[in-house]
Amino acid sequence: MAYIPDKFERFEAWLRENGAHFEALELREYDCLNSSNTSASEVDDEEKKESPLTVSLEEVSEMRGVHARRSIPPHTTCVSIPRRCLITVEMGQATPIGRAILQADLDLDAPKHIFLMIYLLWDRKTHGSSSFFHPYYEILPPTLRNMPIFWSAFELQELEGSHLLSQIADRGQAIQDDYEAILEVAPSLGTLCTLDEFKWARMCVCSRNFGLQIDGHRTSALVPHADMLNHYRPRETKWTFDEVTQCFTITSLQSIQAGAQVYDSYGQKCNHRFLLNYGFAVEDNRELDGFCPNEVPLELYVDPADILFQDKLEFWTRGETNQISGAVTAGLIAQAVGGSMGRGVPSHAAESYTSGPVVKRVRLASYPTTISQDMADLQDEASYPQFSNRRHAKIQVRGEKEVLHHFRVWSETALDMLTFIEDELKEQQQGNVEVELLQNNRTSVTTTGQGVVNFDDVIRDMEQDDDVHHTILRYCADVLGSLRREEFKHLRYAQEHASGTRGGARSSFRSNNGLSGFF
Ligand SMILES: C[S@@+](CC[C@H](N)C(=O)[O-])C[C@H]1O[C@@H](n2cnc3c(N)ncnc32)[C@H](O)[C@@H]1O
Repeated sequence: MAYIPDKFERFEAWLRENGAHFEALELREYDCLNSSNTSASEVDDEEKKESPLTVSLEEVSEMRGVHARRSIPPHTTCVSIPRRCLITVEMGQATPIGRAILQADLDLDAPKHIFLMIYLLWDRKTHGSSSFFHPYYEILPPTLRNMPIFWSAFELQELEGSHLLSQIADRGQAIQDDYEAILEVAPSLGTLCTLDEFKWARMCVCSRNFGLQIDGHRTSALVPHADMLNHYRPRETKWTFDEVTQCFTITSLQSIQAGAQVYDSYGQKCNHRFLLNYGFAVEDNRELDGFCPNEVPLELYVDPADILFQDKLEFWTRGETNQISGAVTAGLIAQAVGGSMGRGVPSHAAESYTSGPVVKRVRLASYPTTISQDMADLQDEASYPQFSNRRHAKIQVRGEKEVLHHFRVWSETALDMLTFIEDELKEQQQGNVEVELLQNNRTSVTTTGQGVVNFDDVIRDMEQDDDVHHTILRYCADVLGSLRREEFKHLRYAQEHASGTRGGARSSFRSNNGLSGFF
């Protein structure tokens, strides 16, 4: 166990003197200095000067956590922090700057966070070491160098191609806008903190505050000690503010072994939110049921010259959730991801999809590395050390590519099926096949021409193929299979009423354009 400096002993003593309980727990400091985030040679003098608080980057580990001193049974309250040790939004609102903000009714990016920040900055500056909260301020991470808004250009490079880069820039700008807006109505903010210190306070609050109900009123608070628990899912503890005892409590949901780290769940989130708000990305961000909450935004464009422009626009803008939306989404995504997955990703399908008349251009990231390169990089802990910014960036971009790959497989499967159905329909129109609709959604195909295979057989063959994603295959087969049946019904109806009613046969795919016309 690493040596725990005095400031932790002072912090714990202060909590105990004020009625807090956490006897079964101990704080630990992990051996991962900030220097592992950026090697000394990568930090130029300018950046050192700009460090939010003047602490040498090599001096401190900001990665601490909470461990069980002894085994903790389920349903044990292992942390109890009295109300007087909490910093709440209302305390920030009662400061001179807080009152000025309220009076001016400023429209701020993160209003609740701002009041917590204001209290922290104001109290620390005004009362210094005589502040009641001084022992707490002493243990707050001094630099927060893991937060992407503080990353060096070298570290940001690792995110090349990711949408997160613009979100990081937007976040930095939003904080600056808030700082300048408050300065206008409360110029004394300028004597409390610099913009960098304001940014530090914003990220400190953002990564440590709890949303609570106190006296029936929703608020946010900084809760000393409770904010030392790191994130892990599925959750092993739960927290609440107990109105009866007027204490913030953390309770175990299962037994926790002696020595084990005690975690809190920060929720089910996409890695970009973990990274932006907490400065880390989860290596395997997957729920117990296999669901992965990672997301990638896609920007889609429908060409106004497209013959189906109006239909498509309506489709995409009314948020339709009917059965085909998944398959159509997949088709568009196929075009979106085509050629955007980085070197080495097979792109055989991309060309034909992108050459279609519908979606001309999709603005998507272009990554400099492939997903397999990312995976190999993550094996190399010397270059990508645990808890380093470089590693977290790598985890983020690898996750984005996993999402894109998933949709690529989905869209390729859907488009393969659509092409097959379109060929089948053509053969039926030309009289080369006779498709009969049977019970249980099955079909019988009688061939008079050459080389026509039944859709059902194609699906069966694909099911045997280990390279096919089976959930995606089933989804596409069900959705497109039922559309195929509909299409054959309409075609048969049209053929039976060929004299005079031909033009009246409705086709859900607008067969003048072909099945894939929608794509
Ligand atoms: C509420 S604090 C937890 C205590 C913090 N480790 C400390 O030393 O002050 C949240 C911060 O802890 C770190 N953290 C929490 N969970 C983590 C995880 N699973 N992996 C990496 N860092 C984590 C991140 O820096 C995050 O912003």
